[in-house]
Amino acid sequence: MKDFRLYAITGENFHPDRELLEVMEEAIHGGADIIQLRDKTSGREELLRKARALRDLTRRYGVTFIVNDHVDVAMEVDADGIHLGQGDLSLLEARRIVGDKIIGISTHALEEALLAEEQGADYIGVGPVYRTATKADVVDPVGVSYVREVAQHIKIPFVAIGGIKLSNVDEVIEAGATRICAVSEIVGSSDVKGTCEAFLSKLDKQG
Ligand SMILES: Cc1ncc(COP(=O)(O)OP(=O)(O)O)c(N)n1
Ligand SMILES: Cc1nc(C(=O)O)sc1CCOP(=O)(O)O
Ligand SMILES: [Mg+2]
Repeated sequence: MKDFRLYAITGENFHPDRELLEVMEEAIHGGADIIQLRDKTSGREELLRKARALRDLTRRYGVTFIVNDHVDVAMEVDADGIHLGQGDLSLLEARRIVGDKIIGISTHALEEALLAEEQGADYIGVGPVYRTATKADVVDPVGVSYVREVAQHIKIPFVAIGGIKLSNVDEVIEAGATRICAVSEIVGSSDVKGTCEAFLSKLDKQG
């Protein structure tokens, strides 16, 4: 897959007065180079509408587009890939459906990371590093120690996620993360572009 550094996930409840596309385009202008549609409430038609719109947007900018959970939606809009958690469709089943599209897998412990790598994941999510209110059913925070462990043992790309803010990202980078993912800190910001630029500048400094 094309490498990436700043992974922005949609979270429409964090910007009730702004349109999805406007916010995600601003994130792209700030340097987000991979966008994920994560929507836990819309029905299929609404999800497809958003996915098509984000596919058009990301294609215009040459940015990677991932759909969370819904393999069928990812296939229908020709997304670049799919993100799956430990309780979603298995990686091996998903691979049969998506072929060589990107598959990202959430991991919360080294055994999960090693298994995902062995089974052919293209990247893994590593978290939640800190407590987050964005995902209700998430496991307890794994801390930067898990980031450090993954940096030492895993060869495929990994992205740190979960409660990551401009105020705490330095220690995540110090632990070995070279790719950062955020929902609320990016899309809930009054300056989405500036927040993305600030994340990237911190990654640059320690890279
Ligand atoms: C990049 C990235 N990492 C982790 C997740 C979480 O996926 P999952 O565990 O399936 O939880 P939901 O997002 O589906 O609630 C993610 N979406 N993206
Ligand atoms: C969607 C998601 N997955 C996580 C995981 O650890 O797998 S943490 C998370 C929520 C991230 O949102 P925020 O940046 O607002 O904390
Ligand atoms: Mg999921």
